[in-house]
Amino acid sequence: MSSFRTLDDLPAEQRVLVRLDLNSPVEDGVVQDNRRFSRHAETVAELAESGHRVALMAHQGRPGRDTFVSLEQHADILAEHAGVDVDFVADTFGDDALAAVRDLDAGDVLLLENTRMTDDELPEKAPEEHAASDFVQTLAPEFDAYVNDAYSAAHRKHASLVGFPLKLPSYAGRVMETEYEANTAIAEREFDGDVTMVVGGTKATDVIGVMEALDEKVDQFLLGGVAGELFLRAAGYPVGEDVDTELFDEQWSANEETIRSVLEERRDQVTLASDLAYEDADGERGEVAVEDIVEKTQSFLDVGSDTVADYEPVIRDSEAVFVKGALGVFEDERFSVGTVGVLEAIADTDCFSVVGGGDTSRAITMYGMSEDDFSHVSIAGGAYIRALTGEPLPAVELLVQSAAEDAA
Ligand SMILES: Nc1ncnc2c1ncn2[C@@H]1O[C@H](COP(=O)(O)OP(=O)(O)O)[C@@H](O)[C@H]1O
Ligand SMILES: O=C(OP(=O)(O)O)[C@H](O)COP(=O)(O)O
Repeated sequence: MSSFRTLDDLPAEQRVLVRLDLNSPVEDGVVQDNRRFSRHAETVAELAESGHRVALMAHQGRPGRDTFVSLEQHADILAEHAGVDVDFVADTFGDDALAAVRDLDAGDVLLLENTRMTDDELPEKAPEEHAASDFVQTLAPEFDAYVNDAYSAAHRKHASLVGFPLKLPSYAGRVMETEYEANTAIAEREFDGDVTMVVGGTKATDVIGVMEALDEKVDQFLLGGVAGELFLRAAGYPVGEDVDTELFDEQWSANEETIRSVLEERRDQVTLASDLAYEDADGERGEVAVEDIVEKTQSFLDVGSDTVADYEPVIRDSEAVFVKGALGVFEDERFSVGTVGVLEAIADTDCFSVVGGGDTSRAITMYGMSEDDFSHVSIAGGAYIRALTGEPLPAVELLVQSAAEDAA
């Protein structure tokens, strides 16, 4: 794929319209600080310190949900991380927004209201249709350039993501740039040694999609989580069923055939857990070898210690390791052994490593590891999965198109 322009290519003293992804958990109306703020803060600080006039767009939640709130709190959290003032205007592209944009001086930063508060934003439409919307037609003429830093929303065809690149010279922000490079590495880079992929979590469909898309690129898949249990079931063990119907039955019936065929065709490429962990009668962690499971009578909440010991040398001998999904319910310390064991093994090596998925990457900070011990920790969920499976990200494609058209 040809590439997009970055902030290194942005001319001086621009009026820049920037799209971030500050979509965050909201508890009782309070926006929770998280890595999306600290990551985007770097792009914002760089733009402000370079003397640009900066207007930021972002979304929060979806209409009708509790998380659909104003971005007023986001401005304060972002300002704290970026070390620059971030003004807020409770308007997306009306008179108040335009007045605030026109009032920007060099180095000023303004956050516009939640983009999803305009009806023009959300419909999934062709970029050309979005570019013709009142939202894009009104805001675009106020700016010299558009910067998209919202990698984690790049799978959405919304106006703020795909409409503006048709109207303004467009650039990738620092988050967009690093996320894109790391998350497409598995599909686009050639590694000299073995490539390992750790797959787990609760979404079997995602896991299978990744395994099918990457079977040529990955030497070894190490399985865990709910998805791993379903693979064990396909291998003939009495797990991955019954106890928690919501997690298992539906996913099994939807994916049984694919799981069986992946396992049949790629048995040498797939390592399954050799033991599993559960909560015993005293509320303690118990472990059982999968060979000794005669009938599933309780939920398995983690892979066992022998499995971690099996996975460690594979990771140690890898040139690159990618992680998608947790190996257990790591939020409960008793069942964090698999996820933390694997992450620590990766952190101890010099291999190229990418950890993705909102939940799994949380385990890094939760258990005192440093993000610096990994090549990249993604802040994306859906976009990370799409990057791994080679599905195009519309907002990225528009950045590439903008660069190509301006070069022509
Ligand atoms: N055996 C299991 N049973 C229930 N939940 C599990 C199990 N293993 C992992 N999980 C859960 O999977 C979640 C992460 O899964 P998923 O959403 O697929 O990954 P991510 O958010 O990293 O993309 C974790 O929050 C963890 O609690
Ligand atoms: O948080 C996001 O995606 P993710 O949950 O896949 O990481 C993005 O902000 C996209 O939000 P959306 O899924 O409401 O379109």
